[in-house]
Amino acid sequence: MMAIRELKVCLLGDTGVGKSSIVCRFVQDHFDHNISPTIGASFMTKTVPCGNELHKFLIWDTAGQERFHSLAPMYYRGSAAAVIVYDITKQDSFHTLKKWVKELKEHGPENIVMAIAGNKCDLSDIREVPMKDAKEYAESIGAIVVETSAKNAVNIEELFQGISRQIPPLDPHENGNNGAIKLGKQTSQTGRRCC
Ligand SMILES: Nc1nc2c(ncn2[C@@H]2O[C@H](COP(=O)(O)OP(=O)(O)OP(=O)(O)O)[C@@H](O)[C@H]2O)c(=O)[nH]1
Repeated sequence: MMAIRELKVCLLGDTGVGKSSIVCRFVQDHFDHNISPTIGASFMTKTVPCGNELHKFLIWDTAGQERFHSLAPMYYRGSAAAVIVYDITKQDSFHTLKKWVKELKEHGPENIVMAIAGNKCDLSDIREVPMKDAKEYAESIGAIVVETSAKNAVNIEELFQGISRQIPPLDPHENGNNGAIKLGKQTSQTGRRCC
C-alpha cells in the first residue's frame, strides 16, 4: 500500500493575482472568468502520486485583500509549502510577493518550501515583470519559480509537482504509522469555497 502524506499548502499574494483560479484549475480543472474575491480563506484538497508515495495537498487559499492580511499566519503556520503568487502584468504584485516572502522568513515554519508562481502568463504581451527578475529573485531566496496561466492551464500541475519534489521522501523507520505522516497542521476553515 502506498503511504499517504498530508501536506498543508497555503497560497499567498496580492488580491486579483489569480490564487483561487490556480487552485480551481489544479483541483477541478476549471477556470471562471467571473470568480469573486476570496473572503477569509477557502480550503480544497487534491491527492497526487509522487514516487512511491501519495501526496494529499491540503490547500488553503487565502484572501489577498489587505483587510484579511492579519489572518494569514493561521494558514502559513504549520504549512509544508507556500505558493506565493504574483501577476506578471502587475509590477506592484511582485513587490507584494517580496513582502510575503519576508513575512514567511520571519514568522513562517523554518523549512517551508516556497514556490513562486508568476500567473497570467497568457497575457505576456502586457507583461510588466520580466521572467529574469523572478528567476533571479527566486534563486536568491531558494524558491521554486514557474510562470503559470490558470486560464490556459499552463504549468499548474508542474507547480505542485515542483513542490512535491522538494518534500524529502519518507523514512519508513521514523514513524510507526505504515509510513503515512502529516506534514503541516490543518487549521479551522473560514470563508467560502473558491469556486
Ligand atoms: N488572463 C488571465 N486571467 C486570470 C488568470 N488567473 C486568474 N485570472 C483572472 O484574474 C481575476 C482574479 O482572479 P482570482 O483567482 O479571484 O484572484 P485571487 O488572487 O484569488 O484574488 P483574491 O481572492 O482577492 O485574493 C479573475 O478575473 C480571474 O478570472 C490567468 O491565468 N489569466
